[in-house]
Amino acid sequence: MTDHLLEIQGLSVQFGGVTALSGVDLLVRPQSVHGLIGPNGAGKTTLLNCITRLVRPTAGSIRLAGADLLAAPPHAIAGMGIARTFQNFGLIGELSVLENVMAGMHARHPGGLLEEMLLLGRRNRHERQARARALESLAFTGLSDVADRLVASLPYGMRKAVELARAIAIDPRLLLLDEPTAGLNEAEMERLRRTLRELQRSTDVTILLITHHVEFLLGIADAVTVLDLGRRIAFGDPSLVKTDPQVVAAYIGTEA
Ligand SMILES: Nc1ncnc2c1ncn2[C@@H]1O[C@H](COP(=O)(O)OP(=O)(O)OP(=O)(O)O)[C@@H](O)[C@H]1O
Repeated sequence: MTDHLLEIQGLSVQFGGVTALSGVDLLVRPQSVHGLIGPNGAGKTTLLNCITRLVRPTAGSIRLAGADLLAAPPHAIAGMGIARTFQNFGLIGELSVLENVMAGMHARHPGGLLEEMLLLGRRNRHERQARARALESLAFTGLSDVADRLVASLPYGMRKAVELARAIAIDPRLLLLDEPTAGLNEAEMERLRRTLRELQRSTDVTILLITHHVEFLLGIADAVTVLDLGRRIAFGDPSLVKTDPQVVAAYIGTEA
């Protein structure tokens, strides 16, 4: 048995001549908030992309609760309980907030297209369940009032909240957040902090979070892993962001 929900070992990614990740290890304890930090180009998003199978590593292993993620097909990732938000949004602007959240849930409700067409009753039941769950997720993130608004018509901070609502609607066991604090004002950041705390309190979710915002990180993370130029340069207590000279040198000045 392992003490870690997520175990990454020796992860390497090469894009042509660019080494995005080089032998990176990352260990995330269950039900913790783990910060993944480092300057621009350090390889943070690439690491999330490996977990969600958007990028195929050239070497290394990724295990979720002991299961080999790299052996699973990319479309199975959501079904394994992994959800994510994107740095630059993965939303569909022409759909409503509710539709966006429901669209993110289909992967968690398996059933082939043909089967769904033949079994309309079952599909309707799935739709009803998905809708109820999506509405719950919108209520949780304070978005009930804008459920029918088009995503494209919402201000930036609210679109970030929709991304989060869509990710948590699948009841993830591992939630990957790529710069959820970028571009948020203080009030929005405080709201995000409270939402994530409440999510932790009410579920057994584990969160892996990229952020450039030092104070937010210190206020929420249980542990951090620091990347620089594709290598892990430190890991441990979040306070090392302020105390480890190598981390300070790499990290300070990158705050968004
Ligand atoms: N699809 C790709 N093709 C080629 N190079 C890529 C690709 N994705 C990332 N890279 C390169 O890999 C390196 C790591 O990028 P990555 O986006 O993972 O860094 P990051 O730490 O998330 O940075 P940021 O804080 O700016 O988002 C960079 O040099 C980047 O240019």
